[in-house]
Amino acid sequence: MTLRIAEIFGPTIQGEGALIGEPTVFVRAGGCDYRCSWCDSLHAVESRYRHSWATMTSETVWEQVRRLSGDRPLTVSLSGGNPAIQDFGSLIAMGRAAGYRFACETQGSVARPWFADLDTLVLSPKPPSSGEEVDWDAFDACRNLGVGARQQVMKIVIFDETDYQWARDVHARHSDLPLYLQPGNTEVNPAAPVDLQALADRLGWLIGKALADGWFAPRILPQLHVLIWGNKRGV
Ligand SMILES: C[S@@+](CC[C@H](N)C(=O)[O-])C[C@H]1O[C@@H](n2cnc3c(N)ncnc32)[C@H](O)[C@@H]1O
Ligand SMILES: Nc1nc2[nH]cc(C(=O)O)c2c(=O)[nH]1
Ligand code: SF4
Ligand SMILES: [Mg+2]
Repeated sequence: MTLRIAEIFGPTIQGEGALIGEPTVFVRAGGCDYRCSWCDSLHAVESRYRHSWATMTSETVWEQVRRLSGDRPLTVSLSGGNPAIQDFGSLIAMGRAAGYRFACETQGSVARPWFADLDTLVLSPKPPSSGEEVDWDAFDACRNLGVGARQQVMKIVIFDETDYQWARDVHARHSDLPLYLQPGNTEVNPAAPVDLQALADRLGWLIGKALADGWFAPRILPQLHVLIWGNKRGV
């Protein structure tokens, strides 16, 4: 199976959501069916970056993961782009046979049988500020295949009041999925410094809102990697 890969890096720590702080190697797939207005990973999305993506076999990807992790099993994080537009089934099978765990981040627009072989499926439906519209039938199909995964969680990025209300509606319809919220990062240029105080202020705003509303269901987290390394790539 050949895969279009934008980058493979690590070990680092998972900076977002349910596995925050966990050591991991990232495999970032090239290509996405969405164009979120605020995407922080456009180098893995837009075709003008295609020349920097590598066509690799699953075996070669697996060799790199093993090399980066020193053959010590850890969690491999599949991200992108949308990893679900490709077939990661054989990479997952090879890794699991060696005791590695797999997590996948996807917007929930394309369902794949290999979701069932994951340890963690992170579904991240996109709020209005992204400019994308969620296909809820496709999202449900992802949920159904993800039932086989060890855990399935939802992560929503919040930029403004409209996104917040939207997240509350989505949670009301999917209240069985553990929910993680993270404030959006408005500065995604890897060369630009991030304003840590502005990030903290947006996190404080989001936490304050949920607490004031008595909405105690979500865990609300910063992007830990952004606090440490800013918008640097490959970390
Ligand atoms: C780059 S995406 C790749 C995986 C998949 N396409 C998705 O969106 O779930 C990984 C995660 O980063 C989040 N993300 C992207 N841009 C962001 C930004 N500017 N601020 C906060 N989170 C962002 C996405 O919502 C998603 O949860
Ligand atoms: N450390 C770290 N954590 C992350 N969590 C989600 C990421 C992503 O871009 O998918 C990401 C990333 O790029 N780096
Ligand atoms: S779905 Fe994910 S990778 Fe694709 S454009 Fe949106 S945030 Fe970026
Ligand atoms: Mg990211």
